[in-house]
Amino acid sequence: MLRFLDAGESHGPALTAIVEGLPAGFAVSEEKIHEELRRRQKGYGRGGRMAIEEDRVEILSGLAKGITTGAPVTLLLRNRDYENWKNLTEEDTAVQVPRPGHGDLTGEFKYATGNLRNSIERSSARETAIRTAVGALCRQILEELGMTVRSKVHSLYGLFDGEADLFDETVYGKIEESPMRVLSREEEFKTLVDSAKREGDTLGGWIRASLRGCPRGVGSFMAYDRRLDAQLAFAAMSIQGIKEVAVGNPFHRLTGAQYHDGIRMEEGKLKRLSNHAGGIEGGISNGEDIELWAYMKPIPSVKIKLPSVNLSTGENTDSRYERSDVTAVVPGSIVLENVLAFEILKAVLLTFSPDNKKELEAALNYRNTRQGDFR
Ligand SMILES: Cc1cc2nc3c(=O)[nH]c(=O)nc-3n(C[C@H](O)[C@H](O)[C@H](O)COP(=O)(O)O)c2cc1C
Ligand SMILES: C=C(O[C@@H]1CC(C(=O)O)=C[C@@H](OP(=O)(O)O)[C@H]1O)C(=O)O
Repeated sequence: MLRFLDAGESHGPALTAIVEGLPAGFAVSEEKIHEELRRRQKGYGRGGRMAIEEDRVEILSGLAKGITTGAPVTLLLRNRDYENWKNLTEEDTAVQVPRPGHGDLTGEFKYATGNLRNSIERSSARETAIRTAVGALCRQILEELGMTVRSKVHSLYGLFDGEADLFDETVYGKIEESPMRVLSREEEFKTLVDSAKREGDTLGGWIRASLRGCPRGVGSFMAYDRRLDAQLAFAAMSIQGIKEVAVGNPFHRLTGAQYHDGIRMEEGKLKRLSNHAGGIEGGISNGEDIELWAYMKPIPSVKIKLPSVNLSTGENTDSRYERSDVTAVVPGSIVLENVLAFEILKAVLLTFSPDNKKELEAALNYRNTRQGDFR
């Protein structure tokens, strides 16, 4: 089974991951991982940290001349900001007043270290840098098999819901190359972020990710935990700040007769007439694009003072501000793409159990040519 474990603190020396269960025989490159890491660092509304970092990984194991061998792959991503933190004392960085909405207070309930900094270090979405690197590795394998992942920010602060799409060319590439219809609403996006920043406030929004080319029959209804939609929902919800997840469009107002995607045989091939199901029925992929939506809540570090408590004195006080993004929906969408890439590859490998590229290609060819077992 494809799996990984990652480690590392936000301001520690490095983030690391060990990815185990990749099939042998796939060419993967550090440069393609760097492309995803660069995309994740961009986006209007990012704070000061991204000006410090220039995320890059080193692959320390699992490849022979750039080809996977089936051995565990180790990724190392260094934090540049560590240089600014390594000589700080515990007093310099100590935090006693929790931010509502972040993991400060809940982490202290659980780990009781007496310093909220320890919660902050590991709950931070800095971790999404290494998760993106893991996904970017998987994404290269998916692309080799004809599967592509894309995403876009659909709305910010509840605006543009269901009516228009936002598109940041610097992040998503050229509009003509995008497989999805897009409208450039970049100016409105920037105006909203600027005004939130001026007010000392933050914003959330909806993100949409799509996977094209998923083979039919990935996932299963035979057991609840093998359902593909359930696995994708778990993965999306595990991203810091994601609070709602949907498969298929969450803004539907359709009846059953309008919603369910008609089935037709055309030139000997099964076709679907629409894709409201978002590519998954009965926990199994149906060959249509997989559509995953996720809502990211507003960033918890707001400059506007919120009610909080000084945990060392027990006194009611105002929340303290910590350097932060105003919104992270753009990087969040890149994280979602790469998290989706990992999760889909995991489900594909679980379905076909290949140990190498040839076995996987043969299984996919067989699955993609079947039109049901009736003919
Ligand atoms: C890419 C990305 C960047 C984020 N940047 C910040 C930030 O700068 N400041 C902050 O307070 N939260 C930020 N968050 C959100 C918090 O990490 C998240 O709200 C927090 O860990 C609590 O987890 P929860 O919201 O899932 O409950 C970011 C999330 C992502 C995905
Ligand atoms: C470091 C990243 O995001 C961070 C996520 C984050 C948080 O609290 O989640 C807080 C900020 O970190 P810092 O306190 O160092 O400014 C963000 O910059 C990143 O995306 O690489």
